[in-house]
Amino acid sequence: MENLELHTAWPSGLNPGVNVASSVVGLVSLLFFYEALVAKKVPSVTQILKYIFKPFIDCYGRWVFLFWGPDIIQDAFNKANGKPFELSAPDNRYVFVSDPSQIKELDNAPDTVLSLQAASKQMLQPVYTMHGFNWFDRRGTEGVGFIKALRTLLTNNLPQILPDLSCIIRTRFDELHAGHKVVDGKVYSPVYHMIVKLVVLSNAVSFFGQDLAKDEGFMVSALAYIEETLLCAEVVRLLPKFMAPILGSIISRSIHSHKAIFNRLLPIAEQRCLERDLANLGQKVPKHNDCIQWIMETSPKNAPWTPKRVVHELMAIWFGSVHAVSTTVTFAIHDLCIHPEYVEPLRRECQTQYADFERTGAGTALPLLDSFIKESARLTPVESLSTRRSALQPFSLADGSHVNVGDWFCTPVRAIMTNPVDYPEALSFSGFRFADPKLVSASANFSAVMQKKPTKLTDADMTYHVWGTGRMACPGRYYAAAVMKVILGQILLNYDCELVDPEAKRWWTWRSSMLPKEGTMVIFTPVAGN
Ligand code: HEM
Repeated sequence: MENLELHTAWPSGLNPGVNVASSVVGLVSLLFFYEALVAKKVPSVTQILKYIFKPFIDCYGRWVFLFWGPDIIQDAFNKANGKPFELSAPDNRYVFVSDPSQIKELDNAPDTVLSLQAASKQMLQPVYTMHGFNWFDRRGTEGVGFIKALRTLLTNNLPQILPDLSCIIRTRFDELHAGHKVVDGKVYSPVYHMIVKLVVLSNAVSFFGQDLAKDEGFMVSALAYIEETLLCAEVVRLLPKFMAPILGSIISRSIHSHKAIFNRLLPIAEQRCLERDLANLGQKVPKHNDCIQWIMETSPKNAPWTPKRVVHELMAIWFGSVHAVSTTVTFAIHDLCIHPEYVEPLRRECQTQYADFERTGAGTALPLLDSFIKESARLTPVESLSTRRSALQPFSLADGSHVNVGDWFCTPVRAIMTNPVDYPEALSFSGFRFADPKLVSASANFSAVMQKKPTKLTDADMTYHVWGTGRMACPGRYYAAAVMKVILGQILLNYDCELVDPEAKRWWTWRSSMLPKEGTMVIFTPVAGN
C-alpha cells in the first residue's frame, strides 16, 4: 500500500515490476522518494539522476584522477577555502590538509598511526620492484640511521665530491651532446633523457664511488631501474588486490634491472659487513667514504643490518634520488629557455662564485641560482601531493577530518605554492623572488617580484612543501640542491639554451605527478670562447 502511494509520484507508464532493470531503478527511487517524503521536498530530475548515477560518477572521478590529478587537486583546493578536502584515486582515498596547524597535527601523530613508509610502500610496491624488499609499515622499526647517512654524512662529504663531479658532468654532457642528431645545423637534445643520464651518473659517483660509476652494465641497469620501478609499481597498484601477488610476481620476474643492481651491490655490501665484523674484533680494515658504508654504519648497533638489508635500503634511496632530481633539473632548464633574461646574471654568478661553491658545497652558495631552481620547482613541482601519511590505524584531526586504515593524509603542495596569500603574483615566474633583494637589485637589470623575506632552496616550511614537511622532510635535499647546482652551473658556464618548440606542451601528468615530456628538444649552443 505504501509502495502504491509512492508510485503515484512516478511518470505514468513506468512499472517497477516489468523487468529486472526497472526493478532496480524502482528500488533506488523508492529509497530516494522515501528520503524526499521525510524531508517534505519533491526531488528535481537532476537530483534523481545524480542519485541513480552516483556510484558511476564516483568511479569515473577516481579514474580521471589518474589523468588530471594536479588540476583536480587545484580545483578542490580552490573550493575548500583552506579547509581539508577529500579526493579519491582507484586505489586510494586522500584527505588533503593545508592549514599549518593541521599539518603539525599530522607531524605529531605517532608513527604507529600515520606512516610515510606505508605510503611509499604503496607507491613503489618494493616487494615486486626492489628485489623482494618488504619494508616495515612503521617508520623506525629497523632504525632511521639513513637520515644521518644522507642528511649529515653525505652532505658533509660534498666538498670532497663536488670538484670531481663538476668535471665528470661537464665531460659527459659534452659527450651526450655530441651524439645528438643535427637538424638544419643545430643539435637537438632530448633534454629529459639527457638529464636523467647525468643524474644517474652524479648519484653513482656520489653514493658508490667512481669505480662502480665506470661499470657500464651497472649504469645501464641503474638507469632502467627508475622507469621499470615507476611502471611496474603503477600496474600492480591498479590491479584488483587479489590479483596483485600473482601478476606482481610475474612482472617482477620479467624485469631485470632490480636484480642486476641487487646482484652487483650485494658482494660489495658483504665485504663491508665482513670488514665491520673484523673491525669489531679489533682488526685493521680499509676506510670507505660512500653511501654503502654510511648506510651500514648507521644501522642499529644492537641489530646491525645484513648485507641484503643494506642493499635494499640503497635501492630505495636510489629510486628517490634519481627521479625527483632529474625532473626538477629538467624543468629548470625549460625555464632557463623560456626566461632568457636570467641567463646573464646567473652566468655571471657562476663565473665568479662556482669555484667557492665547489670548495664548500655550502647551501648558501650561488644564491641567485638557488632561488631560480626554487622558483622553477614552485611552479612545476614533480609532485602536486606531499607529506603523504598512510593510516595504519583510524585517525581524526581535531576538526573531525577522518582517515580509515589505508587512507592517506597529505598536502596539496602545488596549490599551496601558488596561493596568492603567500606568493605575490603567484602564477608569474620570478626567478629571483627568494633571493636577498639587495643582491637582486645589484645583479639583475629587470624588476623582480619578491617574497617578504629571502629563503633558501633547502628550507622546508609551511608555504614550500617540495621537500615535504616537519620531522620527515627530505634528508637528501642538501645533496639534491648541490647536484642540481652542478648540472645547471655547468650548463650556464658552457652553453646557451633554447627550446626547439617553445609553444609545445612540456609535461604530462599521471596521478599527482608532473613529468617532463620525453620529446621536448633543447638546442644547447656552446658559449663563444669556451
Ligand atoms: C629534487 C629532489 C627531491 C625531492 C623533490 C624530494 C622530495 C621528498 C619528499 C616530498 C619527501 C617526503 C617528505 C614528507 O613526506 O614529509 C622525501 C623523503 C625522502 N627523501 Fe627526498 N627528495 C628529493 C631528493 C632526494 C635525494 C637526492 C635523496 C637521497 C640522497 C632523497 C632521500 C629521501 C629519503 C630517504 C626520504 C624519506 C625520509 C624519511 O622517511 O624520513 N631525496 N623527499
